[in-house]
Amino acid sequence: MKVAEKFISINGEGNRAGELSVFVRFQGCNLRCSYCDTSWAYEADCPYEELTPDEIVEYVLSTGVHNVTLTGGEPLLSQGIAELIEKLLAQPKIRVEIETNGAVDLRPFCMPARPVFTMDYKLPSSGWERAMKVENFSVLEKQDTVKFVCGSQEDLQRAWEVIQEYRLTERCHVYLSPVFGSIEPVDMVAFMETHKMNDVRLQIQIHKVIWDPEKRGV
Ligand SMILES: C[S@@+](CC[C@H](N)C(=O)[O-])C[C@H]1O[C@@H](n2cnc3c(N)ncnc32)[C@H](O)[C@@H]1O
Ligand SMILES: Nc1nc2[nH]cc(C(=O)O)c2c(=O)[nH]1
Ligand code: SF4
Ligand SMILES: [Mg+2]
Repeated sequence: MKVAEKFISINGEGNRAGELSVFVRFQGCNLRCSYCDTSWAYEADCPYEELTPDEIVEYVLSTGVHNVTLTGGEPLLSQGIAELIEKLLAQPKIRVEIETNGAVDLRPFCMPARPVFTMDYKLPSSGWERAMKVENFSVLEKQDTVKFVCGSQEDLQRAWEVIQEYRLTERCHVYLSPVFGSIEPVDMVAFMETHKMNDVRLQIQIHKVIWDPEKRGV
C-alpha cells in the first residue's frame, strides 16, 4: 500500500478530537478540492513508502496508541484497504476511523465488524458536490459522522439543506468545520444560531491551532 506518511498526533478533527491517534495517510485521491490542505498526497509523484497491510498493523501495534485514523488522499481507494481494515479490527482495543470524501461507495466496507466513518459532504466551494454519493447516508450509524467543510455562506446554506433533507442529525454525528482561513468561525456560529441548527457541532481543526498550519506529520 502507498503510505505517504504515518505519525502519532492528537486527532484534530471528528468525534475523537483531542485524543491520541495513529495516522496512516495514503497516496492518491479521486477528487481535487479547491481548499485541500493535503494536496501533496494526491500528486502522482508524492513520495511514499510501500507497506503491506500486515506491516501497517505491526506499525500501529508498535505505537501503543489505540485509535487509528486512515486518511489521505482518499484511503478507501487504496488497494488492500479492505484487508487492512479487517486486520486492524481483529486486534483487541484498536478502533479504526476512516476519513472519506463522500465520493466512494461505503457499502462494501460495512462488514459486521465495521470501522467508524467520518464522511465529508463536499459543498459548492470545493468544486466537487456533483461527486457526492448521497446513498452513503443510509449506511451511516450513530458512531459515524457527516462533516461539512464550509468556505462560504453558500456552503453553509447548502449544508443546512442537506442536513434537513436527509435528517442527518437523527442518524449520526453532524459537524461543520471552516475551510481554514476562508470563513470566520464567528460567522458560522451566527448562521447556526439564525437557523437553529440544533444537534450540529462546529469544529475547528485543533492541530492547526497547536502547530504551524502548514506542518506535516501532526
Ligand atoms: C485531507 S482530507 C483526507 C480524507 C478524504 N479525502 C476527505 O476529503 O475526507 C481530511 C479532511 O480534511 C479536510 N480539509 C482539507 N482541507 C481543508 C482545509 N483547508 N480546511 C479545513 N478542512 C480541510 C477535508 O475536508 C477532510 O474532512
Ligand atoms: N492531527 C490531525 N488530525 C487529523 N484528523 C484528520 C486528519 C486528516 O488529515 O484526515 C488529521 C490530520 O491531518 N492531523
Ligand atoms: S477529497 Fe480529501 S484529499 Fe482529496 S482533494 Fe478533497 S480534501 Fe483533499
Ligand atoms: Mg489533515
